[in-house]
Amino acid sequence: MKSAKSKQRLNEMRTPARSKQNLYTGDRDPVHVYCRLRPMQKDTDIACMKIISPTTVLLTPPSSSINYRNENVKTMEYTFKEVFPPETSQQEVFDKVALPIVEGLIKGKNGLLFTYGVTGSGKTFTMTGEPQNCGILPRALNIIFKTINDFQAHKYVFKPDKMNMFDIQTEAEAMLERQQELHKLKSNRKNNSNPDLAMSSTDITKVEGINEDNQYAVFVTYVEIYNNSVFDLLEDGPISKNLPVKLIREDAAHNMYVHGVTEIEIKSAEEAFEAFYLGLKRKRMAHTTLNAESSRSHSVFTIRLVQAPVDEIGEAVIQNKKFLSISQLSLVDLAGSERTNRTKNTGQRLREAGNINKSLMTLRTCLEILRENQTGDMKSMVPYRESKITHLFKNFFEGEGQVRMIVCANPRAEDYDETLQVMRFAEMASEVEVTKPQIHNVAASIGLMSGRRKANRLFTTARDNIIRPEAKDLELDLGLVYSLGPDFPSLELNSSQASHIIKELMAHLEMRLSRREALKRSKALKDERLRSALLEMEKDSLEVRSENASLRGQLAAAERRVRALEERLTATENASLTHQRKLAELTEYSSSLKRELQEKELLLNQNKLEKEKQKKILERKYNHKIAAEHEKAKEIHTEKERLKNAIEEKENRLRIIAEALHLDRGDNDIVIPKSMGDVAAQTGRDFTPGSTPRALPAHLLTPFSSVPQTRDTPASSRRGVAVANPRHKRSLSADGRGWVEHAPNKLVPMGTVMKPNISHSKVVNKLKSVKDIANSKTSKYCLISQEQDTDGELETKLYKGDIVPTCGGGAQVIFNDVEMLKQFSPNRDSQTRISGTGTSCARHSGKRRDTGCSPPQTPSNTSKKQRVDDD
Ligand SMILES: Nc1ncnc2c1ncn2[C@@H]1O[C@H](COP(=O)(O)OP(=O)(O)OP(=O)(O)O)[C@@H](O)[C@H]1O
Repeated sequence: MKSAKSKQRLNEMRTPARSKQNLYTGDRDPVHVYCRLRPMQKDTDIACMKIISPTTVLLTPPSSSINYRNENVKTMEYTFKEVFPPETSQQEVFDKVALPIVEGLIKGKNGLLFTYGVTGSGKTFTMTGEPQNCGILPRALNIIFKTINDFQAHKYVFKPDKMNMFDIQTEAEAMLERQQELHKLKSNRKNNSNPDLAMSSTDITKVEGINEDNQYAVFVTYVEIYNNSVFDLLEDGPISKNLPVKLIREDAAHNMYVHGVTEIEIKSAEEAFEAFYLGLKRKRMAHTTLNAESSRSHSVFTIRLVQAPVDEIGEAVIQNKKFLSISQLSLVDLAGSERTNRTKNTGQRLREAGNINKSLMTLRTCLEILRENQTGDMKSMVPYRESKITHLFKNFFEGEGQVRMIVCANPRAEDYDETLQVMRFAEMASEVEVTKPQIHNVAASIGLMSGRRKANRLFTTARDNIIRPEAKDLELDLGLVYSLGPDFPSLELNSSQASHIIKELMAHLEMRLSRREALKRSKALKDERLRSALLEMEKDSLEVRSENASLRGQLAAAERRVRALEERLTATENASLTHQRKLAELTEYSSSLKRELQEKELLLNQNKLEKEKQKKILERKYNHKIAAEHEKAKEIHTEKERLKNAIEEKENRLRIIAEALHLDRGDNDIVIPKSMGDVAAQTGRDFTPGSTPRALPAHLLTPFSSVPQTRDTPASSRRGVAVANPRHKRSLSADGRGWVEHAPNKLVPMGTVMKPNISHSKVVNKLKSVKDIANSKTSKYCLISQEQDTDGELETKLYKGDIVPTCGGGAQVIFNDVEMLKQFSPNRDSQTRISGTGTSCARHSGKRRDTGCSPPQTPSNTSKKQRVDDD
């Protein structure tokens, strides 16, 4: 209901402005509204505002504006308390607008100052300013501390009671808290100040009229109102997505306040800047966390000045809460007012804009109703509670206080529509009245004389001077006792002694007169001396004061330097920490790489050792084999020699027999064979030395030997060559145990001695799993393959190698020998044709290459075996 009513109010044309001449009653003050124009950003920008007098601006609608098209609004004049042109300095704005409310604050009056305007119109610039060109807030803090500096209470004498009031502590209690804080600070020191905003102390003036018989303390709070929720910007602790929302409550005196807000006691302008920058930092961090924009929130920086009278001797604050005076100055930087359809906001931004406009509208509605209530007889309820900002400042409008508003405006034509709304609001606000704050002199009401503190200070100084050792040499003038003499004689006149008494009285009076004169002279002299002493003291005091001021300046500069150095130190420490972290990471990375390298080197060395071991084993093996081969060759040679001798002997015998036969028959045509080979060839029989030549069984004949032969051909004279005589076994292809004989294809039976011959082997056709070769029983591997050579002959190859287990649980085979078995058709080549069947054997191994024949070898030389060992 209320919001509908508010909207209706806004849509209505505003109520006619009252005549300002007889508007304000004596106990009320209007809201002072100032207008500040910011400079144009670009030279090409067109202005829609013009200052026509120090208090009036002229607003001309540009043809592009909505108001121009829709309402046909004409050029309008708007009047303010004062209009500040773009070139106005920050100091000027402060002096005119803020200084009076700062003075009011020091005298115990509440003040509210807010900046209002379109986004980018200079609200923050006016309120906070920039480094080296600070705005109202830093200037106000500087001037407050400059003024109260000599009259500040010790820290923690005044203590917030969390219910918007303050407790008073004794000096001893306050000192205890200070010591505890000092202890805490030492271990947890933070620095949030921005020295750029600190002004030179010589630029700051004091506020006149401070009550010197009071002690003062300054407390600040900094809150932000975002999306109609209040957040504490000075709260300790980390920033998270769920920032605690603060509630607005009413205290015992019906003042509104933010419940549970962090209120910091500040002792200098620098400390106040630190608090302010801490708040700004948190605000920025919170906005980053919440993905919000800083200009979309209202920020409220509140300075509360607590003052209480000192006791009759001017020494300490009177311990009575009733005598406390609390004044408050709230500096509010409102969020920028804007129309959502111009900014094309969506989502969160639209919600923010909605909330901003709602709170600004509520402010406007409240002021309108307030104005109507103040003029008319009807009293409507003011909807302060509809927005946090109006709820918080309800007391300013309902209670006492000074309210100032600076309307910031960007004169460019593009902002016309929004600026028009701002101007209307400002004009309406300036017609609202606020009750003037009253100042109560508490001390006077309880009968305390003014100047107590000064007197106490003088007394303390004098006392200190007397106590000082130098005071021993001071000449104290104890001269005349300031008395006019003894008491009067008895004035009782009786007849007998009347004349005597009168005489005595006269003498007494004369004595008193002369004494009076002497005293007068002495007093005049002393007055003179005192005056000159006072003059001297004044001179000394002036010198001391100027020296003190220059020392203070030096101290402030030194403090600033220390702070800047501390900041640099913190930055350097942070950088060093980052570098240390990076170094640690790199060291760790490097050591992990080294570890990896060492592991690989170890593995490599192991492999190398393993290989060398294998190599040595193989070398030993081959050396043995070679030695055996040599031995065999020697044996063969001896056997050959023996056979040769035997043949020769037999030939001789045969020749003798032949000769004998020839002699017996007289046959001259008989041919005597030259050798036993020829004899064998003629008889077609095979024989072994020392044995009678005999025919091979039919199953041992090769396909070649089964070629039909006739007795007419020389070949036919042989009755098939015994190519696979079990007695003519070739040497083993391999011996020893642990062989895996892998024949992937079914072997073609050769029917000759040239078939692969491996004893004690496990024959597999297919390697199904690694266990076939990687097990404790097998250590040698032989792959057998058969294929046709280019001449169509069958060729059998045996690839031999050692099985070496791998660390992964598998096995690898290192091939180190190849044996090739090959046989030739006896018909193919006359060179290679050797009675019946020709076979050959070749072996390639990884070590040596040597050529030679190896047994078995028949006397008829029916087979030929060739062994080739390769390196
Ligand atoms: N009077 C001025 N003189 C010089 N520069 C100004 C003045 N007013 C504003 N500016 C500049 O205009 C820019 C915008 O100003 P500012 O941030 O104060 O706007 P704002 O109204 O606070 O905006 P928002 O609502 O977005 O917070 C700033 O860079 C500021 O320096």
